[in-house]
Amino acid sequence: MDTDVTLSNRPAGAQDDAVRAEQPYISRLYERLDLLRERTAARLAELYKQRGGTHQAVWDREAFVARDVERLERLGTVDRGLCFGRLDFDGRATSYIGRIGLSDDDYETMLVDWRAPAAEPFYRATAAAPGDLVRRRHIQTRRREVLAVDDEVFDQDALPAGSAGTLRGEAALLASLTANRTGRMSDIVATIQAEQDRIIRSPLAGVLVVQGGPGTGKTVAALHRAAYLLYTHRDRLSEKGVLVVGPNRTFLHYIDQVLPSLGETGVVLSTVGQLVPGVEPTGAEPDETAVVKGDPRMAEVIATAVRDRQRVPREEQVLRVDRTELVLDAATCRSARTKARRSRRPHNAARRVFVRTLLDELAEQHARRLGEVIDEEDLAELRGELQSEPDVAAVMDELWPSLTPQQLVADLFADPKRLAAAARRLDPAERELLARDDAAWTPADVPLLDEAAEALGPVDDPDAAARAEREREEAEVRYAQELLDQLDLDVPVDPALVAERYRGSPTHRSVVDRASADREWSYGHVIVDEAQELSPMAWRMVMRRAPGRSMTVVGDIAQTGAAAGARSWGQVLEPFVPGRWRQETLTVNYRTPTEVMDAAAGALRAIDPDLVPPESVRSTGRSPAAVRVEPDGLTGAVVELATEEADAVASGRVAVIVPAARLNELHAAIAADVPATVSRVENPEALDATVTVLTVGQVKGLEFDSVLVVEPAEMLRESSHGATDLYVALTRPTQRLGLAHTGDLPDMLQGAAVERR
Ligand SMILES: Nc1ncnc2c1ncn2[C@@H]1O[C@H](COP(=O)(O)OP(=O)(O)OP(=O)(O)O)[C@@H](O)[C@H]1O
Repeated sequence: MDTDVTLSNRPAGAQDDAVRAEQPYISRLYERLDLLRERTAARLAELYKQRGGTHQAVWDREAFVARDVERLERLGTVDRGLCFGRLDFDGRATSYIGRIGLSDDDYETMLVDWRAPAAEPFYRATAAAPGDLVRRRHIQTRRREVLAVDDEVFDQDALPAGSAGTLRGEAALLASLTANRTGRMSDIVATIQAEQDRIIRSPLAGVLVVQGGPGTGKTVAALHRAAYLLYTHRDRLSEKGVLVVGPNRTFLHYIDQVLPSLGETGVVLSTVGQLVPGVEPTGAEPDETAVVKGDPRMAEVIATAVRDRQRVPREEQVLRVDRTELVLDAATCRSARTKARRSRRPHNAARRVFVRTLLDELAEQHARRLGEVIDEEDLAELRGELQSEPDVAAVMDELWPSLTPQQLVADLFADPKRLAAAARRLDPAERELLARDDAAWTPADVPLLDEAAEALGPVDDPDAAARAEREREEAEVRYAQELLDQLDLDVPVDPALVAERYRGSPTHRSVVDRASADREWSYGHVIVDEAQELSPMAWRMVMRRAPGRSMTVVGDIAQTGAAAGARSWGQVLEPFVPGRWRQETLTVNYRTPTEVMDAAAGALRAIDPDLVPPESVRSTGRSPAAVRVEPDGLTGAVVELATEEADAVASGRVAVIVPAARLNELHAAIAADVPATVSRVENPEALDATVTVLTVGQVKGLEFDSVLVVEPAEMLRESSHGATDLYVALTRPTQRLGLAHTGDLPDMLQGAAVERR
């Protein structure tokens, strides 16, 4: 593939003419955008001032407010690169392609949304199949000025005299690929490639797997797919929302600007560990424990643990009530339990059946003892009284306790007897790994808590409704305030007034707010990134969020780092959608230059000799550099190299990827010397720093201008999937790769880098 494509091969003068010729139209588009913003803001300010009216009038007004708020948000995010393309068709028709669609006051289209069917030729037309397209033009702008145009001509004869040229569409792509990284992923609307476009516009229904090597644009294509689906199926998806699941918070921070820059905000971004509201997994544990927790047998363990909490007493229970004694025998309890289980409700809801059955029995017994004949009304009253008797309440809690998921799982892992009873299919060594006292929840616990939440259902709590109402009101006030902050209206609007308007009209609380607070939310579409890392139990949890099974599953089996992760897509998906998933493969590496991919080839072969690396779209002419140092000089050398790299990338970003055991020491040393280094990569601001020190587990999905890999041999030894770790680390740079090592380089890296000193 070409390595040095110029902006165009048209003479400089002709290029300037073309740039000048485009400017007036681009300026008109921005004028139109400004006008629409002004009009929408003014209408919104007017709507905010209005109050009262019939119920219908209020409702209609709220709908207009919601529509205009959304419109204003969208118009506010599309300034950068508003228009990036132009299509000239046979017969002289021309369309401009941009981030959003714009029309003039006569409804004439001025700009076609990149997701509209009319924009497809911009991404799909080829020289072999141009349709009636004669020229595709990429337009590069900075702020509101046209910087360059880059043409592909499909039919020289059809163009007006003097405007022909054999131009290619790679200039804009290469300009974007070689630009310094900023720590945040950018959108690629202007340069989506044909194989990515196929994925982005693939139909909504069913499960689509996107397999591809490092840097093939899986993440970025999946995010553009979310924007495309929201645009094309807005009716269906705007109320249900789209969920994007990523590997960690830093990664989510890295990608969180992409959808807003495409004008889409109805998307929830979450890690697997954040999918159960109210649980913050801050603990860590050995790989072997995570593997057991992720094993599909754990579903049965949780189900059994729940059933084991529904007990029948061995002996008669004697309860003191009102100076009399009531008796519950085992047979009565057993039949109440059978009845409750047959209700097929979750544990906490079925508890009501169990309790009611036993209270009926106790109430009748009590009435008999008193020698009274009582009617149904008295019986109901008596049941209520009995329920609050301490002895009765205690026995109910003993036999069928109300349980939260946290209580169930904590009790299970804290008690070897409980665990042995529930986890018969695990062997003793596996059970031992699960034993836990008061440690914090780990990411692998979250799918277990979710499984438990499904089996238990919500706890019956008389205060819950009031609490939920209070929380809802508070959230609405917060939402209204945020909204006003974002809208930045010229006209002053009282936030309290807006808050009051929102109160009681839950339809206007954003889907993102409602969905992220609700464990049982059913999303219209779910995207799972770095999907190879999910355990079978995590898949069960994610699948619950996508009951319609409309999903995009994105990943690379060769990069599986989690011990409980996937070995093949079939193994992952067949249990949920047997024979009903489709796969697309991406083959071109946009991130990593050829020289770096060559260096990573040995690591890929070590993972699996049959795996084929993606083809790099460019080369830099710069070989990776290795530096061998004495063991006691490693820290000093790493600091020196990190400083050099920070200078080399200027305003770009450097990653120093280190073995986990060296993270603290090396970070401290680099932080003392190189300003703006961040160690806790979990901290979302980590990527704002020039130099980031991280382990291979933290670097998944990210990219940097320059990457320094420290002690690769140690990385290999540190984990059972060391070759994969090394492959991931080596494939992060967009420009420069360096290695710092003390002993010999591992065999798989021999000859991969030029030894510097
Ligand atoms: N069509 C494109 N135009 C411009 N840049 C692109 C294009 N496709 C991919 N890129 C860029 O290539 C880089 C890699 O993309 P991305 O992170 O989506 O790859 P990936 O396949 O998810 O990689 P990995 O598996 O290593 O995480 C990003 O900087 C992305 O913006």
